[in-house]
Amino acid sequence: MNRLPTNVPRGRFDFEYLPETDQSFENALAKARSGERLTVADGVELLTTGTGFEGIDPVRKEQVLEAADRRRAEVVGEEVTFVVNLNNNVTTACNTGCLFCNFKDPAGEFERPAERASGERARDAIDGSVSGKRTASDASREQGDPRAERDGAGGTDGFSKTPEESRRIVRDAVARGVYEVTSVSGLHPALALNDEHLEILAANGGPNYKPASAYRVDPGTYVEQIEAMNVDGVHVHSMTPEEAAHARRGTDWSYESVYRELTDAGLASVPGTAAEILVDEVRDVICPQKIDSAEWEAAMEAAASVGLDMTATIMYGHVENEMHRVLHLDRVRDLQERTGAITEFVPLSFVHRNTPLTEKGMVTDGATREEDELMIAVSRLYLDNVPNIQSSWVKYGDAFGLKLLSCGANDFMGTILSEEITKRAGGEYGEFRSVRDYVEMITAIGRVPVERSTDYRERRVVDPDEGPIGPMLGPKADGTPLTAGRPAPADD
Ligand SMILES: C[S@@+](CC[C@H](N)C(=O)[O-])C[C@H]1O[C@@H](n2cnc3c(N)ncnc32)[C@H](O)[C@@H]1O
Ligand SMILES: Nc1c(NC[C@H](O)[C@H](O)[C@H](O)CO)[nH]c(=O)[nH]c1=O
Ligand SMILES: N[C@@H](Cc1ccc(O)cc1)C(=O)O
Ligand code: SF4
Repeated sequence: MNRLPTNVPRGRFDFEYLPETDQSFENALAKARSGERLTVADGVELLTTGTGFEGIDPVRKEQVLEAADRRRAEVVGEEVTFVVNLNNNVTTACNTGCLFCNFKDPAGEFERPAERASGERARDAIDGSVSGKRTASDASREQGDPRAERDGAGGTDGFSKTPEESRRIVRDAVARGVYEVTSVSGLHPALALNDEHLEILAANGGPNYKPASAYRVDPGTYVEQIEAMNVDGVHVHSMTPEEAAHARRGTDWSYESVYRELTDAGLASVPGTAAEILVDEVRDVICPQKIDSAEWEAAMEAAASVGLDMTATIMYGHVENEMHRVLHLDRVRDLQERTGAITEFVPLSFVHRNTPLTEKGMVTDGATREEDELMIAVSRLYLDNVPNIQSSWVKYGDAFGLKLLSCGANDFMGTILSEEITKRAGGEYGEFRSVRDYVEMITAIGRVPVERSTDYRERRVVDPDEGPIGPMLGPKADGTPLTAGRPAPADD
């Protein structure tokens, strides 16, 4: 049978790790079917459908997907979960320069021009001027946000928010029934853990520090942002390992102490993004300025040690090969053995279109559909200690996202209300799904729609025949349907 091509850029990067094993596909599949713990070699055989030839064998692929779907049914049954959440990114200002990322804007574009220095109002938050990006007016008009009309400077849709602005956005969302806020942000040079950290950075001149007075908008401190978002009983899911590293830069503070202080401010769980590929030879190519894989793990272990739940992710489909993907799964499985704190694993398929990796000609495409299916399936089979595998409609769209729920995934992400990371990279699947959308999609594939809390401990099976369908688990969720659109600013 014809083999299906992959988009793995073979031979273009000088990597030590290559997808070569002394295992056979048949043995690996037999182990996967029996539930025996898989080795890295097993995982590579399954992900490649056999390393003895190029491309993906369509029959073997179906065998792997079937084994993963069966495992999913054994582990979590027929329920498909989703969370009613909101993304509130604080700022797009970031100088870290990851080559896969188009979420960021150079922090210099947020600086206060000398002539505008006095009398500026904090709400002039939306700024920046990178060519090729949509304007603030475009973005905000689409979201029904009247601030756009005031900006009009022809800048991009980049932004920074004050803690007050974050609070207002979260408070409005909670009033609509939302009960999780996910907040991941650029590493703004003025952001620091707390006032003491600001003083240390100011006294020592860095690193990656510039005082808030240099910027049009003061994002406050991480503690202030978390406190601001911790309103009305919402679950605050924030502070990736990379953000935690930024929150201790230039100090000898431990990750434990940073996460403890953030927990006291209201942090409830940690997004395990910034993982990308947890193999340093890949990180050296795609995000050379990020913390290395050992430090990422250390930060995650610290978060777990202070009692925080966390998710884990992989961002795949760029320069890496199948060996790197499985080595990543192996590190996540080991981390879960040590912590038990990982609630879900989230494969994030690289969105290539508007990214530096594509612009520099280092990649020409993201993963193929077959690679996506196998990534989900092998995640389910390899991560025998992580109960939930997420299918991201942001990355895969509705139709393919649903298909992945029959390849090993059991969670269908969240309502999110607004999305910036994928949209800016060229993704096209929108920013919002209502509870009704979820129920219609999940019942259409014969599965059971279940509203969950972030930690999966609270669950509610949603009856598709009940009247209006809306969130019920949140502190202010009363079943009123959740509709699209960002809330209007409160009083200006
Ligand atoms: C944009 S960062 C924001 C938080 C923080 N700056 C950090 O790096 O942890 C969050 C994550 O988005 C994901 N991401 C960024 N650009 C992406 C792209 N083009 N396609 C898929 N995922 C992407 C990466 O996994 C990254 O770690
Ligand atoms: N997969 C994506 C997510 N997933 C995170 C969830 O929305 C939720 O926060 C988590 O499951 C914890 O409850 N979020 C995005 O913004 N984009 C994705 O692609
Ligand atoms: N930052 C990720 C999404 C994400 C957020 C939180 C998580 O716990 C997991 C994944 C993206 O959109 O690319
Ligand atoms: S992935 Fe995060 S750290 Fe890297 S450039 Fe983007 S926002 Fe900055």
